[in-house]
Amino acid sequence: MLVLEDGRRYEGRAYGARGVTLGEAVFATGMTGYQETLTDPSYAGQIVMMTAPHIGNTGMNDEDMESSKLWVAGFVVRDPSRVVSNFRSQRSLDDDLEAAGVVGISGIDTRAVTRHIRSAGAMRAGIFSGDGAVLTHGEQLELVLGGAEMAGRNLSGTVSTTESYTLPATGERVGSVAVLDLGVKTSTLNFLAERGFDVHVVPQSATAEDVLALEPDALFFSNGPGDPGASDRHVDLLRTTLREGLPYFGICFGNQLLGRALGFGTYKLPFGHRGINQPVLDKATGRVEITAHNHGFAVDAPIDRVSESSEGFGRVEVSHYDLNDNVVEGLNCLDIPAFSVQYHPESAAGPHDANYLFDRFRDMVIASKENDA
Ligand SMILES: NC(=O)CC[C@H](N)C(=O)O
Repeated sequence: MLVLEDGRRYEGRAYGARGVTLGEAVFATGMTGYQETLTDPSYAGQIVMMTAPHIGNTGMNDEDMESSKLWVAGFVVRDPSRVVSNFRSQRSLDDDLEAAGVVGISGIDTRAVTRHIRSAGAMRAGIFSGDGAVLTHGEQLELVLGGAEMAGRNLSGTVSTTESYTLPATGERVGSVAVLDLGVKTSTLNFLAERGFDVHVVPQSATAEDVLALEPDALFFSNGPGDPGASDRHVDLLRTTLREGLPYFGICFGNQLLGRALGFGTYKLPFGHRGINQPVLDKATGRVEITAHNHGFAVDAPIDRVSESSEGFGRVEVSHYDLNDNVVEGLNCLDIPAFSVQYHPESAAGPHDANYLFDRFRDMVIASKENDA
């Protein structure tokens, strides 16, 4: 049984691990990329529902892992593929879900539930199978209502590395970047290394002193789960390094935290953006990019004019916004070397339209090193 906090219930078949799981029910519209979705740490605490009806067709493989494990709190699908067929496939999705202990449910009309969530908003939910299926309707709903709300939730500590590590540059060396791991994806680290950075990944518990002690040429904040409004410590860290003049690039959670560091607020979207076909306008070029998204929160900044940072970081403009709903999708500082995007240029899964942002980051770091010299 899939139970939503507003009391709606949908009966399906047990899928993956058996038991009870609770989380925020969200929908993802990508027709491909379920493996990248399941292994994206940003989905911690969320029950992900796929609108594409057939899931699991191409199995699972080691190369497409975006982290070392499956992070979703639960998985809702319509029709799991009974046959796995792909030359890269090593395991079936069903086996991986079970091995990872991810409780799922199949046989759900995920598009109908999505339409409900689209009008009623993302909400807490639970999946009940195995021992959970024998609970009464009232007991199930009580468990769902006892679950944590995503608003106000800090999950960085659950997903971050606890030890620092370094990945050497694989492209022509430009310098080094400190990456605050708030739930970073493997593709992002690979892109940074390819653009010529030695990548020092540090735990989310790192202080500004820890970061500066590495003497990096730049700082990067990754994507990650939870409410950016509940990450004051990371905002303070970023303000300190920005004041030191350290160049900055952030993706998704890293965009929200740059927004907060500059003095903007963040807010919860009604149902978020999750999928691989979101049209985003790059205001500087007038080009529309088709981009991968996974966010439930957004930065509250005006998209049509330059703002002044209330925290003393000078002028800042919204560089990108979503053409479906005008939500802020990128920030660009005009007086300090810092920018960020709300969407996913690492494009895993998703179109590669926005890969140029890693080049922009490399160019910004080169320019700021030349300025210092
Ligand atoms: N992918 C992300 O970094 C998500 C950021 C944040 N947790 C949100 O839902 O908006």
